[in-house]
Amino acid sequence: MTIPDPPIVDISTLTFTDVPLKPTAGPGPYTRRDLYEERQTPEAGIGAFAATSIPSGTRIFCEESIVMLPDEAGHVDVYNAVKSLGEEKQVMYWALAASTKASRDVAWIDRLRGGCDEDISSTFNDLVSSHEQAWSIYETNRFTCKSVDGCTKSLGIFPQAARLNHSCSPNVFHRYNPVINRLTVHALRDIEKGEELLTSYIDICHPTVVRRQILKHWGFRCRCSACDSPDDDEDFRRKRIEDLFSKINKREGKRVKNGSKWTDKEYKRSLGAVVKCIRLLEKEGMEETDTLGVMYTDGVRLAVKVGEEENAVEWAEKVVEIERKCLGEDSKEFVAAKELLEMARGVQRAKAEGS
Ligand SMILES: C[S@@+](CC[C@H](N)C(=O)[O-])C[C@H]1O[C@@H](n2cnc3c(N)ncnc32)[C@H](O)[C@@H]1O
Repeated sequence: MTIPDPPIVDISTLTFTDVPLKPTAGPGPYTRRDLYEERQTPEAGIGAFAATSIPSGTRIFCEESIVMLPDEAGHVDVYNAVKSLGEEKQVMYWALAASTKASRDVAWIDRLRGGCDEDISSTFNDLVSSHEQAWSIYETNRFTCKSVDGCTKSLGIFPQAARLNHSCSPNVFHRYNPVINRLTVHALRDIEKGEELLTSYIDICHPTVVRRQILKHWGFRCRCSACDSPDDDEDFRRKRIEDLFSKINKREGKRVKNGSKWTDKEYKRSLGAVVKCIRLLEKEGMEETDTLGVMYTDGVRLAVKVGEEENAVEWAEKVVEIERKCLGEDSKEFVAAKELLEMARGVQRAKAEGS
């Protein structure tokens, strides 16, 4: 299967309004097939490897889905969606890895039988096997896709991103960007030529034992540096990070729910937890939008409340850089980060003028 090389666009020069809001045909204008190649790994099937050195923040590729279904889609929906694809995309789909076990819920088989003509009985088992294969591929390779308002969740298959293997200390970050209707993959740090591009399939704040349990879905035991680290401190830090996330969210949830007015002391308590969490995340090299980005954002809001405008501006600048690095300037998160920075600068200006 040969896909013609698309024109290369320097994503860093794009502004929000340059970005096409509607999906375009073909592999998409931002796909950089020169940056990486797919090849067999010794133990993890096919993987993606840097074909050249890739600087941190580079958009390595972005792509449209070939299948996108609502969260609640079942075996029959998936099979029908695959069968309705053109031939080239069907070939791409059936070539993807299938690692998940057959589901215990078999009620769909009765529904399938009920919807079939009588004379299909001789080939019914084959039809069931094809549905199971389509489902296993879907379960192994699906990515979560949230709408712009975040309210609707779908699951999509993206054949290039589907070749990315997992690490709990990833060097790339993936996210579906609803503004451009594509999944984007960015370098989280400088990547050397020949390094495997590894993303995380799960929330990496969990401690090893929990990550292992969740990764069973994909049928492998992770051997990344975080999982195989002889350093117990690393696991302790991740557990602590998870606890701090939960503590900060609970406190904020309670404040919003009760509509309570917090005293300066209460804001400072939350800010203290945020600062601790930021330190741990940086120590762990966890610098994604969902980890460090979230904490710095919380930090900005709390710093403004307690009159630490200088910190607020400095942290908001970090949020802008994190969103640029992980998601790009065409993401709604980047736009929100710029607004956060404007807000923090505005508060700082107002204070300077008032004093
Ligand atoms: C989304 S696919 C990734 C691409 C896949 N290696 C392939 O050949 O197409 C997910 C599957 O890749 C394998 N895999 C991913 N990360 C792995 C890892 N760190 N170690 C071992 N196997 C891994 C598992 O079989 C998993 O179910």
